[in-house]
Amino acid sequence: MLEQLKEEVLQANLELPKYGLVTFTWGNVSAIDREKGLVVIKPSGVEYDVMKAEDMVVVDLATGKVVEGTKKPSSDTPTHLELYRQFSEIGGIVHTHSRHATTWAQAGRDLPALGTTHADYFYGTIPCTRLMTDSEIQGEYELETGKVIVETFRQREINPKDVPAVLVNSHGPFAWGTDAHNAVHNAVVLEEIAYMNLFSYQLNPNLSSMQQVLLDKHYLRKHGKNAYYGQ
Ligand SMILES: O=C(CO)[C@@H](O)[C@H](O)COP(=O)(O)O
Repeated sequence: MLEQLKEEVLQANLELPKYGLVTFTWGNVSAIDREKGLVVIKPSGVEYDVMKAEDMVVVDLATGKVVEGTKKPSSDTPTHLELYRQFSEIGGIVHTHSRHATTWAQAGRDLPALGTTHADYFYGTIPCTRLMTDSEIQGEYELETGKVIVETFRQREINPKDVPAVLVNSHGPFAWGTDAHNAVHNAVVLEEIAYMNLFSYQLNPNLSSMQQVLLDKHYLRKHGKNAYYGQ
């Protein structure tokens, strides 16, 4: 079942070490078949260099139960599932501890749009969530992590289609996209932006966000309804 999607998810997971987004077995990528209501996700704790398509785990979107696979699904599976349930247009999700995006997440800082690299992929600030409460952490932590991400986008009226990433406070980045590969693409750009922003602020501590008209030009020419460039 879902053999092609398992292969896509495997290849997307293998892009994480390829692009330097993960150390050891950190990070995880998933994708969804919305018609079947099933999510394919990386197995927990498996080394990337021995990972195979048949290791991928198939999970029911509604119940979270494993419907196929011999290995334990990623420990972050409940977070992925909550995002698929609430962000109905996303097809793939990636979580990493990529070092510069995680630096911003640990600092509890939003990642503002400072230049056109950002604007080509994210239509404005990439938000950092609030700190989770003790009860959220001690409860169903991974599910609550998904809920605090959704709460952040709903309260700040950010469209997850236009800003396909978030920094989870004290934890790290999640990114998403139309499919698993697109989600990893966005995660790579997020890490690049986080890296460059650190130095931009060092060179100019008083830096403010980029001009709105430049943000509009770069984002909308790729993603707007009259877009004439693709990703
Ligand atoms: O967020 C974390 C750890 O804080 C994850 O990135 C884990 O490191 C990956 O766990 P598995 O996907 O292998 O269960």
